[in-house]
Amino acid sequence: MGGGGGIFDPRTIESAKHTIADFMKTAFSQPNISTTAVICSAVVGLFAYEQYVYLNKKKGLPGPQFKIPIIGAFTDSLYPTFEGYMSKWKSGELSCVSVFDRFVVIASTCDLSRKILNAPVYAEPAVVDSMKHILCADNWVFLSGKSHVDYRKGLNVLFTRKALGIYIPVQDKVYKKHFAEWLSLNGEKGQYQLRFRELNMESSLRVFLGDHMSDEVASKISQEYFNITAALELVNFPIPLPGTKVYKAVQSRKYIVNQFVECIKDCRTRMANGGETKSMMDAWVRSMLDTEAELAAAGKPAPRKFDNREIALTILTFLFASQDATSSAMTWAFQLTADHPDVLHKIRSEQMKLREENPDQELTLELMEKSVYLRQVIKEVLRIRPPVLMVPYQTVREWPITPNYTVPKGSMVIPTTYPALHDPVAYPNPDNFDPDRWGTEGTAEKYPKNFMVFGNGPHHCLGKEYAVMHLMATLAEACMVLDWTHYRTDKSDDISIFATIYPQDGCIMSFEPRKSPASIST
Ligand code: HEM
Repeated sequence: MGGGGGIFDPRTIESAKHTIADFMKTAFSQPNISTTAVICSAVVGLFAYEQYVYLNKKKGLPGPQFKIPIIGAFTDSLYPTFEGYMSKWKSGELSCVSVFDRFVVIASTCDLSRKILNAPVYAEPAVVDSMKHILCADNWVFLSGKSHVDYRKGLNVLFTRKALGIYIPVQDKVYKKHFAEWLSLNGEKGQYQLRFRELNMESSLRVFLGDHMSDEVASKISQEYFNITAALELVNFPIPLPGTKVYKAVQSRKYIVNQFVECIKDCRTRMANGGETKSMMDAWVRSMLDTEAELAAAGKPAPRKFDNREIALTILTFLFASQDATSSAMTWAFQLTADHPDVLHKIRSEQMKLREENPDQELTLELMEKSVYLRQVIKEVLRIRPPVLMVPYQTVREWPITPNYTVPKGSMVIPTTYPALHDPVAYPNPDNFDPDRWGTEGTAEKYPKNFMVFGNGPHHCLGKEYAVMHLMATLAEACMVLDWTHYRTDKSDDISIFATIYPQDGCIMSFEPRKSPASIST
């Protein structure tokens, strides 16, 4: 049936329209029709209607001509591949796909991606139902417009230069602990991707929450957090029924938030008693106490108070936003520096030179600020292997995004970072790892718009300075005490996707105490 009495061709809108018309005729104009015939016509009619809706939204965009009934490209989104993404980006500056009832438009150029990130009137970060279950619907991260801007302003105090200076000794302690663990393996080779993740998790927990939790709890949180990463897919089974990924993630979130609340209670007591500021949470509680005291002294009304659960949920969003991206970047940073010994040598030489007068110097923010070459290396790692490939937004109204295409209201619209970061105009030989393209000698700084690693616009990454400083500090400390070897396989350069991106072989490495000579000529 369909196509005006012909066979239904799901690739054309005309055929879909005729099939619907046929269905209406069959179902309503023949009084003695059998139940089976009605059911069959209804099913075909519904599929045809689904196609019609899809093709009507798709218009001329590149994308599948046929939407698999009901699920669309769900299986592709369950097992995404980097090659699949690449072919989508190459198919046009805008392309589309449909997953369940979500129509998705993907932008592949730098200009269109920036346009999406900077158009709060048309699009805001996409909130998939599973994220609301996991992070709680009342989480600040789901705010939009002015309330989002105001809330975010209040969090800036946690990422100031002064705050970063407080965090760095905490990080240093965690790095030393993990490096000692790696060395205890006596140079045995193995997959290090998960070890980098563990270092990251502990560093985040200690920076965010201080020493208020035991090592056992920190390690259990690290394990539980896997459930949250696993549920990060764009499309998930919407109801958190027992056994689903989202259900498991919600259980893990409950455990993590309860532990955070205990830490916050502890922190409040310590800060009220004049304790030293040693973590992000200390900095937050201290700034609230100071503001309260200032306003009281000025006879002004007390400021809005943040309760323990709210603070815990905010810290959870930091973990959520940072954990996978930073672990991905750290994995590539160790791999790429091992694969480019000349680069590692220059990093080490710079550190030796900066520490010339005090080789045993602890990490400080000032030291990181002077590590110009190391910063270039981290920028290049993030450029060549951007942890976040795509940032899902959704349209809040119809949006004529180009003269030829209008994105329907309620669609997911996804800016991409990878193509802009591999644009040969901004970054000649974009697949070459070349930290010298940055800095005064290179040309990459001339194209700041392309560097979309941390997004852009009102939702750009709140923790970007902290993230860069953390990645720099890890390498700075590592190169002073460790030598590392990467065992390349034919999968080392291939990308696998698990929320962010990783080498497909899990990054096989070994670590030994540093023997390499310390030259201070760069
Ligand atoms: C290499 C590491 C990181 C990368 C590549 C990264 C990347 C991103 C990207 C692409 C976005 C979306 C931006 C947009 O919509 O325009 C984002 C948002 C965000 N990031 Fe990061 N991020 C990293 C680390 C961190 C860290 C360490 C923190 C906190 C400690 C953090 C906190 C956030 C927050 C809170 C948001 C949401 C901001 C908002 O909605 O206003 N990120 N990040």
